[in-house]
Parts: sequence; structure tokens; C-alpha cells
Amino acid sequence: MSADVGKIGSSKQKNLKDTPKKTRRTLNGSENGFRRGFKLGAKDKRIHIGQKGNEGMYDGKRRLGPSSSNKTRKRIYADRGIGEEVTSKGNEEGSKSNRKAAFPRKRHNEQRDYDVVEAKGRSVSPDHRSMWGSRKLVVDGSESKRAPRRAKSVVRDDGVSDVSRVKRIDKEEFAKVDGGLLKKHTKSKFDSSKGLETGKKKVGDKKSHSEDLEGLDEKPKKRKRVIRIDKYDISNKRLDDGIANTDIKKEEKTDLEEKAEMSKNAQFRAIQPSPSILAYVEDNFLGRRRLIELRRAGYNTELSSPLDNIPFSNSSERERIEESIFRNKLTFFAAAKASSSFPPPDLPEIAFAGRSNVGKSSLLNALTRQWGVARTSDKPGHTQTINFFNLGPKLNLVDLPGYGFAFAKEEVKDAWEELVKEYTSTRVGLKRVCLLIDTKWGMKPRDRELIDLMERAQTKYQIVLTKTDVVFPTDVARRAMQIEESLKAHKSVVQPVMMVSSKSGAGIRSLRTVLAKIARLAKR
Ligand SMILES: Nc1nc2c(ncn2[C@@H]2O[C@H](COP(=O)(O)OP(=O)(O)OP(=O)(O)O)[C@@H](O)[C@H]2O)c(=O)[nH]1
Ligand SMILES: [Mg+2]
Repeated sequence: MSADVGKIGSSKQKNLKDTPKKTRRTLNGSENGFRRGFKLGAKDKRIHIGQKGNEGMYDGKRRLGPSSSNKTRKRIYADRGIGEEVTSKGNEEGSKSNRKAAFPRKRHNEQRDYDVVEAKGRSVSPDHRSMWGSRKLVVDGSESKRAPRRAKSVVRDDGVSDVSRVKRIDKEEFAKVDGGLLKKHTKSKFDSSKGLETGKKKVGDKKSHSEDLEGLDEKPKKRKRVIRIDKYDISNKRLDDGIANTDIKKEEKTDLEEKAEMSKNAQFRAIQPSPSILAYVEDNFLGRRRLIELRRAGYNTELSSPLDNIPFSNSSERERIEESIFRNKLTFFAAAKASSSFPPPDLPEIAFAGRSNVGKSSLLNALTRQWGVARTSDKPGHTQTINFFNLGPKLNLVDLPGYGFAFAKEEVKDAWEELVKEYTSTRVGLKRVCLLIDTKWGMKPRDRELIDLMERAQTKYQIVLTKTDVVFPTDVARRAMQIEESLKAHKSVVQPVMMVSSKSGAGIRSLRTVLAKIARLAKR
């Protein structure tokens, strides 16, 4: 019998299979010089604890008797047949020193285990319970030998997970481990999975048990594919060479783009604005300004667009506008989606063109101090038709849809652009196109396209820098200088470049003066 103690043979397995489940439980174990055994008889369903004395009893009602007084070794064998008694002589001799190391005299550790193993509310004597607290799996008689890896699969091959198995052990107080036995491990906590892992490491002769377990493992165990990554290799080559290469190329590309962008920036910074432009910027408080600076200069910063110095948009306040033509009421009278729906050119017209969101509609309102007549939005593409406004008996103002980026379909945007091109190149009575450029971003290819078109059509146009309040004064001057330089050779452009901010009101008065002059000089 002792020779069979630790062996998990296929014959044993067979026996086990043949045996009814409930009566398969004969357990034995050894620990700390104690000997305990549980034997469940086939008829009386009793577990006899201890090899010789068998003082500890476990009956069908889950009651445990007192522990073995002779303190023989305790070991649990789950694979014993009904009525079989198990000895573990080999264990006794083989590994006393190991056991000492594994189970030091720390009673408090054992005590922890006791609390966990309760048989349905009934108390179990510490000596018995302690052996359940352990999850050490002993396959061989020798504890000091390590269990083969297969032992793990043996435990799991019966289709019951480790966790549920241990739970069952708790519940029934039996170790039902095929071909193995549970042994006390003083250090183990009652963590089922952890406990089994620990046991797996410590038990068994690897070679002999691999052979023994061969029959049990009919299916070849699938090995998980392990991707080994060299922690010092930062190239990521092993994962995907292709991806790494494209990434590098992309990075190079963006680097080049950045350099180009940087060089553009550097070019812009290198621009030396003329003293006249700088003086104009300073006089009109263009660019980003502190409120305290404006206050010191005598402007009322409580007003909207304080630099325009006109508090409200009612008619009495509008009387303060220096140019009489802009005191008139601004009235919307036509919207056109196609050239066929343009109104007759009865009055001279001044149009406002530019990219979407550049501030065309806002400028119309700022010039006339009539907020909300031309609708504005922070969403590019708000104005989608050519909108005609009348400003008194002598002038019409025209708000054009923007081009470039907008929240609209490509076809729709193309249609707007075509409409703008048609209007600016063919419209009779069009006296000037104010081409608005965002001061921060400067001129874009689409702006140049329109310029080229107006040059061909000999339409007079003037550049107006908008949103000057968001950049530094020197940058406003630089941008004006840059554009003036780039358009020097153009014939239809009207100098100088105007600079405004609808928000602060800076430059609005100057623009009014220029536009009012056009109206005065225009012939019907
Ligand atoms: N900071 C600042 N923001 C401005 C200025 N002018 C307009 N804006 C803002 O810019 C956004 C666009 O203004 P719009 O007047 O609707 O621009 P738009 O050119 O008519 O735009 P589309 O009709 O889409 O072509 C709005 O949120 C305005 O408040 C300005 O001078 N300074
Ligand atoms: Mg608009």
C-alpha cells in the first residue's frame, strides 16, 4: 500500500472512475509530525482520521471527531478506493527537514486557516481543519520533490476548475483531487487558486509522474504562443517592420513639413514693416491691446468695439458716425444663389469677399453700427447666398458667401465659389471688392485665385485685414507689409491694405472714410 501512496496511476484512475462519486473520499495527510486520515466507508460514509488510532471521525452528518492524539502525520489522499487505508511511510522518512522549513512552528498561521474551513457552521478541531487550509498538492511520497507540470493538468482535467474544486472541498471537507492529496501548508492563505499553484510547485518527481500521467493526458496540451520582447529593443521591429518603417517615413514627412512651416514663420518674423505702417497701427490701436492702454487713451472700454467710440446702434447714436453715408439704415433687400437672381444694378456696390469665417458679415455690421442685420456665426459657411443690403440712396453693400473650408458639401462650396467668381468678374456697378484676409493666417491659395480672376476682369479690389485684435501690433504691421509687397505688381489692387477689428472697432473709421469716398465719387 505504501508504494502506491503517492502514485497516480492510470489503474487508480480507473478505480476512481468506477467508484461512486460520494464514496471516493479517503484522505490522508501528514504535517508537522501529526498524522491524520479520513476514510469514508462505503456504507456508513464515515471518515476515519489517523492511520492507526483513527480517533478523528467524520460521519455522514459532517461532524468531525477529535484529532489524533498520537500526532501522526496527516495527509489526504483523494484517489483511494472505498475502505482503503493509506499510509505514507515514504513521507515520514524522506523529508523531515523540508517539512520543518515548510511548516515552521507558527501556530497563528494555522489558526488563520481554521477559520476558513468550517463544515456547514459546525466547528472543526484546529488540527483537522489546518490540513484543509493548505492547498499543497502531494503526488508523490516525497514532499521535497517538485510536482511535474502535468500534475496541474491532472487536477484540472476532470473538468472542474480549481476554484470550484476548492470551494467544494470547503463545503464537504474532502479533498477530491484525482491522484493527488492535499497537504497542510502553514503559510498558505485560503486563496484557492494561489494555494494550488503553491502546491503544484512543491510536489512530486517530475519524470516519473510525467510518465504516470501520460495516460491521463490523452490530448496533447496546447502550448500558448509566447511573444518574447526584448526589453532593451526599442525598435519595435519584431512586431511589424512595415508599420515601423511607414511610421518613420511619416515622421520624416511631418518633420519636413514642420521645417517648411517654420521657415515660413521665420520669413514672416524677418519682415521689417515700414515706419508709416507701424505708425498707422499705433495710431489706430490695432493689434492685441490691454484694456488699461485703451482706457488711458480715453476710450470707453465698457462699450462694444470701444475704438469705434459709438455706444449703441440706435439712430441717435449713429448720428455720431463721422461719415454720413454710414448713418443710413442698413436694409437687406435681396439674396441670390445664382447670377440670374441678382437684383438690377441700380446703385454702386461695394462687396465683401473672403474665406469662410474671415469676418465679412461682422464687418458690414461694424461699419454701419447695426448689429445683427448681416447674420454672423462662428461656424464657417454661415452666409450661403449673395446678400444685398441697401445703405441709403447712394450705396449698396453686398455680403458674399465665403470660400475655402466650410461646414458644407464640396459641391455646394464649389457652387458658392463659382457664384462669387461670377459676381466679382461680371457685376455691373460693382465699384470695389473688399477682399478680407485673416491677419493671423495671411493670404491663402484660394484668395490668390480670386485675385487673379479680378485682375483679369479688372475689378477694383482692396485688401482688408480682419481680426487684428488677436495678434500683436507688430504682426499686424508685418502682415500688411507682406501683402502690400506681394501685390505690388498687380494693377487692379487698391492700396493701402486696410486693417480692422470688428470686435475692438480698430481701423473701422478709416475704412468708412475710404468706402464713403467711393460712394461719393461713384457715378450711377
Ligand atoms: N476676434 C474677432 N473675431 C471676429 C472679428 N470679426 C468677426 N469675428 C468672429 O468671427 C466669426 C465669423 O464671423 P462672420 O462675420 O460670420 O464671418 P463670415 O466671413 O461672414 O463667415 P461666412 O459667412 O461663414 O463666410 C464670428 O464668430 C465673429 O464673432 C474680429 O474682428 N475679431
Ligand atoms: Mg457671413
